Formats: sequence, C-alpha cells, structure tokens
Amino acid sequence: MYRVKEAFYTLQGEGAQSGRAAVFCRFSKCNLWNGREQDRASAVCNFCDTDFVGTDGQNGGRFESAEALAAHIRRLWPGEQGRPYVVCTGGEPLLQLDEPLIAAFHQAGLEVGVETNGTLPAPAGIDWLCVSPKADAEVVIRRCNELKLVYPQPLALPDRFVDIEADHYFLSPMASPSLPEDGPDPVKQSNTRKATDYCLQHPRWRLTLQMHKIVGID
Ligand SMILES: C[S@@+](CC[C@H](N)C(=O)[O-])C[C@H]1O[C@@H](n2cnc3c(N)ncnc32)[C@H](O)[C@@H]1O
Ligand SMILES: Nc1nc2[nH]cc(C(=O)O)c2c(=O)[nH]1
Ligand code: SF4
Ligand SMILES: [Mg+2]
Repeated sequence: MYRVKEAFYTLQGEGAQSGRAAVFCRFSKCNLWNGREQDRASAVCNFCDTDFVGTDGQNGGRFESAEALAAHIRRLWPGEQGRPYVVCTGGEPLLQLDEPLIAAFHQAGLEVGVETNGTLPAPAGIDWLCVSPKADAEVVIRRCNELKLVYPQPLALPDRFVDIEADHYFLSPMASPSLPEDGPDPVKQSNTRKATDYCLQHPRWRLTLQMHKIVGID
C-alpha cells in the first residue's frame, strides 16, 4: 500500500532540472517531523514548507499496488509529448518508494526523480537523485546527481557534505515555512543574500531559487 498526499503536474522549480515539466508525487509521512505544527520546534527538521499529512490533497489517495499508482501518475502527464517525468517527494519518499514501484513507473514510460533528505538508503533504478541534508541527521547516501542544501542551517554547514559525491552542489535559500507562497518573505530575502555570498566565496556551490514560488505555480 502506498500513501500519497497529493500529485500534480507542474515545472520542477529547484536544482539542475529546474524548468522541466514533471508530475510531482508527494508521499505522506516523514521520518524527521510528524507534520504537526505543535511538534515543529522539537523536530529534527523544523523549517519544512510542505503539508504531507494524510492522503487528502489533490489526486492523493491510498494505492494498493505499484501498477495502480504508476497508472494514476502517468494519467497526469499531458498526452505523448516530451519525456514523461515523475518526481517522488513528500514527506520523505524513501519511506515508501521501492524497486517494484520504480519498475512500475518505468513500465508506464516515466523517468523517475527523487527528492530525499538522504537519511534512508535509496532503492536501485532511480534516474535522478537529489539529496537535501537536514540539521544533524546522518546522511547515508554517498552518491547522488545533486546535493541541494537548504541554507543556512547551523547544524548542517556546507563543508560537511563535500565528501558526498554529486554532479551538482546547490545552496537553496531557506524560506519561511508558514508564509503564503506568493507574499513577501523577508527571512527568505536575507537568506538569499547569505547563500549568494557563500556561493561567491565557495564556487563549488551554485545558487538555486525556488522558481515555482517566484512564478506562482505549485
Ligand atoms: C518538502 S521536501 C520533501 C523531500 C525530502 N523530505 C527532503 O527534505 O528533501 C522537498 C524539498 O523542499 C526543500 N525545503 C523544505 N522546506 C524548505 C524551506 N523552508 N525553504 C527552502 N527549501 C525547503 C527540501 O530541502 C527539499 O529539497
Ligand atoms: N514546482 C515545484 N518544484 C519542486 N521541487 C521540489 C519540490 C518539493 O516539494 O519536493 C517542489 C515543489 O513542491 N514544487
Ligand atoms: S523538508 Fe523533507 S525532511 Fe524536512 S520535514 Fe519536510 S519532508 Fe521531512
Ligand atoms: Mg516544495
């Protein structure tokens, strides 16, 4: 059984695949926060900008088989154009994504991307793996396509992650978790300046912005 909070067609807004059309499959549940506001401050990850509790979002639900979920996701891709792409996110997708589901996505003609906090081992067969470390949580994934660190995090300084092998190293300015996505966000503005300065001083790191929030899409 797979539990999905929501699924929607949009453009990837972050990282090296920014601007690419994708169906986002947001799995329910995370291992670093239970999703309740009253427990945010004491969670390992306390800046999450996402509601991943339950299965009640758009196109969300409980799926009995990998094939049923893959067919559901494939139907959200518009027609036959381009290279159909699913981004598995959450919540923490590696609590649920397994090899049978990856195989079912591939069978349905989907390339498979994953956004993970890196604390759980990744099943084989993922086409694009993005690891985004959180606070002092141990990262067990040693190799990925992109490492995308939300910045600044006092317990997760960039230097700690340069030994993780990645094709791209990104800093993503931390946004306020609870503001409406289209309003002004002074905290994000100040974090964007800090991330910019860090990238200028440490040119291994590149800046990525949450483009979807800038243009006002999901
Ligand atoms: C909601 S998480 C879900 C996937 C996975 N649990 C993870 O943390 O990577 C998706 C992406 O949003 C990023 N993110 C979450 N809260 C954020 C915030 N307040 N500002 C900027 N990025 C944020 C995460 O770092 C991750 O790259
Ligand atoms: N457009 C868009 N791009 C994204 N990239 C990563 C996201 C996520 O929440 O995992 C995300 C998201 O929520 N929306
Ligand atoms: S950002 Fe990722 S790791 Fe952190 S609480 Fe949200 S879903 Fe979990
Ligand atoms: Mg998001």
